Amino acid sequence: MTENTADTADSVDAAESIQDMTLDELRAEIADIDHELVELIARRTYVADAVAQVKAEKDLPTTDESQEERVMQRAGENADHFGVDSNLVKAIFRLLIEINKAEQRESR
Ligand SMILES: O=C(O)C(=O)C[C@]1(C(=O)O)C=C[C@@H](O)C=C1
Repeated sequence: MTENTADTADSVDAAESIQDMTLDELRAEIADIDHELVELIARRTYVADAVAQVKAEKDLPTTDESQEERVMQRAGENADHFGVDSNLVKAIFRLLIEINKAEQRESR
């Protein structure tokens, strides 16, 4: 069992294995995960707003390419660790960074 599968199984009701769930139950599980994902995106954006304020005070530019490279590198490593496609996960992180940059540009 990959770590990915193990983690997914851990997150559902411990008494019920994922293989025993109905289509509706599986979709409800996906809906819960989607809710958490959007909450995490909101949290990431909130923290990035604070980062933007610090950068503005220090007269630093909004974009920090070396930090973006570190974020992308970490995303790829985490994807490999959890057994998901690293290029697709990196594409998601590219979008997350773009959300922050758009937000940071607006607040300047
Ligand atoms: O770390 C920063 O300086 C941020 O503003 C956050 C962030 C990111 O979303 O990870 C966004 C824009 C920067 O170019 C680099 C990274």
